[in-house]
Amino acid sequence: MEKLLIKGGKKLKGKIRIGGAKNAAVAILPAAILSNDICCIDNLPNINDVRQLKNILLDLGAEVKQDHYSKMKIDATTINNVEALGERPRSMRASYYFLGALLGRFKKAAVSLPGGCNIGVRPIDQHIKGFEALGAKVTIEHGIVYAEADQLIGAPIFLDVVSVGATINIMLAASRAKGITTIENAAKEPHVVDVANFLNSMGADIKGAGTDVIRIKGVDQMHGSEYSVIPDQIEAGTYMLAAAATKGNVFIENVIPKHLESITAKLEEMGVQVEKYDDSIRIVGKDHLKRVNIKTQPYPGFPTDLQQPMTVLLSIADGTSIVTESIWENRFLHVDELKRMGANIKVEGRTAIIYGVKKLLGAEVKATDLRAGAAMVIAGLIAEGETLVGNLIHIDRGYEELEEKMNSLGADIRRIEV
Ligand SMILES: CC(=O)N[C@H]1[C@@H](OP(=O)(O)OP(=O)(O)OC[C@H]2O[C@@H](n3ccc(=O)[nH]c3=O)[C@H](O)[C@@H]2O)O[C@H](CO)[C@@H](O)[C@@H]1O
Ligand SMILES: C=C(OP(=O)(O)O)C(=O)O
Repeated sequence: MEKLLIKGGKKLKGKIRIGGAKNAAVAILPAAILSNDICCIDNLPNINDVRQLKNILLDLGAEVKQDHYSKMKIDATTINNVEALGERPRSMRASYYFLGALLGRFKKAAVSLPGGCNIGVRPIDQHIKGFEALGAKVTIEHGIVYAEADQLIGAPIFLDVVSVGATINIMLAASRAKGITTIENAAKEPHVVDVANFLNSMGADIKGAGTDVIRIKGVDQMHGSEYSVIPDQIEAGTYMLAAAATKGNVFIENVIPKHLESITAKLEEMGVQVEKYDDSIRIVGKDHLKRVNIKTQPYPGFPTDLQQPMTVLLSIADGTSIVTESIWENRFLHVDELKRMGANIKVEGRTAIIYGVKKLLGAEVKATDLRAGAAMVIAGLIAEGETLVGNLIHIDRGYEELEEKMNSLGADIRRIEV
């Protein structure tokens, strides 16, 4: 079993380049099958979720070429299967996008219920409600979601909750429906906009992505496209937090500062220096971190995917901070791990009360999920002594070359076999 061995106490310094956004890439790859043509996708992150999606595309019969991890050419003309079943779709969340994409193109899909991080109940009722509103019959049997329609007809859809996955999945299917679909109470995350831009580059007619009402005029055909995925907002935020936690000085390239406003604002409130440029950002850490309160919210609010790494900073901040997790009901599993390292945190339901301590001490901990993994790595970087992080399967699903990138900034992290 592989683990990360981290020798703490090094300040991160230097320059780092952010990769393509996981949560955009994992929707754009399935979206490529909406056309009976060839798509070339660039700026893909080097992560296991992308590798799994490539395998699913191959299982469906697509021809896929990938000379470098960041570029994939997908020939969707050869697809001859509408079923994505078994361990691959179950190993990740985003496999559910094959439902919307296959339904849009072939009006039929069968996809195993997805997996993904264990951060709370992760229903797909809003996805199903959307497909049904477009005229599909959806059933779930033996862990497989079946969706089928004679034809898809555009419809108004009001989401009961702001859901990234449902918004994107409905956009995928509705792109190839007859007539107009409106999604109200839509998610506004940068990856929702990126997927809409990709679909439009393939000939879809989508307006309003990035606002809470998206209007999709269905088209009969979509064509191939060349597209570059946006930089990863969450990876960028993770390095911002790591730089601030280690009191380092890190220049982060290939970011969209607008996407980082909520995290920038919180870091500034904590006394960290953040310099913003056109497509880069510099973090200059300070000796003392001030306490702040955090409430996770849909974009443009503070992203839930950065709540866990942020908890680590607050665990060594001056005073008491309160973190409220309003998206997922079980995203504090990392707290018990942080406590092993000396953090003083009390969780009450969806709230964590964090009493800042002077220092963390290295310990053996595990990544309970993807962003908890990043949190443990940051904790290891600032802890006194050695930290051993296990359960790397989660980190590898969504962080591109985490230890290599951290080490290029002066961290001391080794992947070891235990
Ligand atoms: C692959 C991907 O992009 N994953 C992200 C996506 O997950 P995902 O798309 O799964 O998250 P959603 O935005 O759908 O979920 C938000 C909330 O809506 C609820 N809900 C969702 C769908 C549904 O049909 N019914 C329902 O009740 C969920 O339980 C949750 O409380 O957005 C989350 C919120 O920003 C992020 O944490 C994940 O990193
Ligand atoms: C929760 C996440 O991922 P997923 O939805 O793929 O489980 C995440 O990216 O933080």
